[in-house]
Amino acid sequence: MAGIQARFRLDWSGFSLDVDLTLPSRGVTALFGHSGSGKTTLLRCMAGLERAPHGRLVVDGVVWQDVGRWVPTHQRPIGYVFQEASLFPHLTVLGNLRYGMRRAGQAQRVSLDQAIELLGIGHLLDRKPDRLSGGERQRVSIARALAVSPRLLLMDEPLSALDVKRKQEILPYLERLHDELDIPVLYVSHSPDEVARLADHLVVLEDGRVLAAGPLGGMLARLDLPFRLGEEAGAVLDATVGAVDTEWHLVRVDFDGGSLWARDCGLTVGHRVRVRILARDVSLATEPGTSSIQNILRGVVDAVGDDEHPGLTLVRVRVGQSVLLSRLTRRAAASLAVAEGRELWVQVKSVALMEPG
Ligand SMILES: Nc1ncnc2c1ncn2[C@@H]1O[C@H](COP(=O)(O)OP(=O)(O)OP(=O)(O)O)[C@@H](O)[C@H]1O
Repeated sequence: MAGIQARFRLDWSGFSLDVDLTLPSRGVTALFGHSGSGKTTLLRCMAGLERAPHGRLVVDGVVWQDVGRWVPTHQRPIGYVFQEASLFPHLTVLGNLRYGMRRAGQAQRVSLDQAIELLGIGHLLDRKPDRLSGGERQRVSIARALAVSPRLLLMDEPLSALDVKRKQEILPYLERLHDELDIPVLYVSHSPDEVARLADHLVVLEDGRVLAAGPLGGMLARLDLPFRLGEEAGAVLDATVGAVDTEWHLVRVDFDGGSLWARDCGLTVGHRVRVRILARDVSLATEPGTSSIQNILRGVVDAVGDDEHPGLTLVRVRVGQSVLLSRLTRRAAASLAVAEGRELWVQVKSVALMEPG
């Protein structure tokens, strides 16, 4: 059976893990949850670094753990990327990559050249790790994890040790992995931005339990999950570039239900993009108005939820087949008589394009 079935139960004093998940065999599944919710423990169980009694793990039809069956870590075709790059200091970059390859044996799903090319590290092959920047080291670690030709890539906050600039440098490489490799990735992150850019599916853990799991778009549109909280709450839509306005340096992206204009970042017509719209950038109005906001859509209120702050509310609005979130003050919501089924104008102040969708 395709996909990943993972069932683990662990009881430690002070913490227990109890999960039963079916994950897709394609794409990136983000594991999201507060510190101590069990994300690393779950990854370690999948890698065989923790042995949960009565656990079961099947990856694309191959049983790695079950009653009477235990595949030890070194025989599991996994790539594991940690927060801090863990390269052999005495080996060059190439030596580190070759070491990864030795573990791959015959099953070459990713060639060394492909891993080097995907992570853009061809010019670093002769260097020792102490001559690399933090971002470069992490790119080499990811390439090494790929050189194992894994059936499953486990990434535990691979960007968290890097500053914002280095993170932005690496994210495009991770996006490429997502698009060009057919390896399922389980990606632990605390960052809604990373999740929005990279994930196709989302699993939210809380106290060792699965609070919710499902495709990204639907999960982000829920009003009851913790990751919506904070400034980064928002919707992610799949869209296509429909037009380019060269005079004003804008692109029109078309999604299921409408179109939005965004800053041109060199995309051409027909290009698929992922569009992120933060709830704080979406306002609601009874009239289309004449403000500077050019992205105005017709929508219907779908649900109204609580926000962290008592003065704010989070409103889910349906625009065609898509949903957007809007964060506004309760007073504004009351003055607009926001309620389920109410038709309103949806004004989108800012649209972030993340390619490809
Ligand atoms: N070997 C162990 N024995 C007992 N408890 C452990 C062990 N390893 C981890 N824990 C506890 O299990 C809980 C889950 O830890 P885990 O590292 O999986 O959380 P996490 O969600 O990855 O957190 P973070 O986001 O901070 O990395 C924590 O309360 C931790 O203290």
